[in-house]
Amino acid sequence: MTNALAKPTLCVDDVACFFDVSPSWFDRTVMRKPRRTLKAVDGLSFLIERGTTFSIVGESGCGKSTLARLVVGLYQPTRGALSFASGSGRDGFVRTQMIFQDPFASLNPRWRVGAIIAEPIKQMGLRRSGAETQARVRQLLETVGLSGQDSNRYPHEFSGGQRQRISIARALAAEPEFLVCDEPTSALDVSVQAQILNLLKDLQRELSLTYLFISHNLAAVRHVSDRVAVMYLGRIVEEAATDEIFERPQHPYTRFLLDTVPNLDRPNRDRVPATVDLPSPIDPPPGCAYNPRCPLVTDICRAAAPEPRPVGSTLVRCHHAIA
Ligand SMILES: Nc1ncnc2c1ncn2[C@@H]1O[C@H](COP(=O)(O)OP(=O)(O)OP(=O)(O)O)[C@@H](O)[C@H]1O
Repeated sequence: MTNALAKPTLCVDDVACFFDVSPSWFDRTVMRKPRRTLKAVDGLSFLIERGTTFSIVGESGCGKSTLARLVVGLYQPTRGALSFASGSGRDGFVRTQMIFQDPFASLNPRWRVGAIIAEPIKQMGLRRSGAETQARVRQLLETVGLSGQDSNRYPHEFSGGQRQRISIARALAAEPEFLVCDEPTSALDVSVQAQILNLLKDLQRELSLTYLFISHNLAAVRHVSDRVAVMYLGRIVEEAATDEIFERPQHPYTRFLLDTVPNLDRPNRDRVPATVDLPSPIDPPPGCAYNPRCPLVTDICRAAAPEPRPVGSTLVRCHHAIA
């Protein structure tokens, strides 16, 4: 990796995103119910280096999609800052695009594929004429493994995997440097998932793309990532290089997640059962938010929230992590 590639693309500094989930005016004033705040994301800090894949894993409701929306600017942070290094485009900004989980819901069913992919090109004025735009659409379809002829067809004429390829072509049409992939394979058949992951990896190499990859599929995360952050109830509890996370997990929650992955080598091993569901982000447990589920819990875990600290090259939020 050259020095230019090692320059961080995205710096996330103590970012929080809270939602006001207070009861209605009537309930507050007449029934005297209090206002309530939901802390979807609370104090996230990390760097994503140019040309790499940074993955976020965690259970449903831990704040992954909220983070994705913060990165692409759909949500504004309640606290903290997200800053991109200057991009290579004419305007100096890093262009960011998002690939969604459900490729059917995210493609307009009334538009032909060619029109869907041409839309960002036209909006951003990236080609001068209609003929140039059409040529670019055909090129993008071929880049994602489809045929230029497919531009005349409608989304419903394609399989799930092909529709996700169309979504990727549409994202690439905006000539992004940074892609947020929010569960890009979880709506697809297992056999197709690997093809889409390999396509994303090939595109990253060819186009020097940087990815924020969000998934609860740990096998997919291991396949594509350079670094992984494990989120629990709006916070990163562990962050490390991919091999460290999978070979030497430090946080009990990371170990729990890894233990839930079926292992064909050890089919009959004892699994750690999940005895408690994810607590509510409106009313998180005091101290370490993982303490009601943690097998290592002691008094300090119920009393004080652990700060992130280094254990080797891993950053971990656990009172019991040993440096
Ligand atoms: N616009 C919103 N208003 C209120 N609460 C929200 C909003 N968006 C998300 N939340 C809440 O924030 C928390 C985190 O949600 P988020 O969708 O980011 O989690 P997630 O990890 O992506 O889950 P999933 O994998 O199910 O999408 C959840 O409790 C969710 O109900």
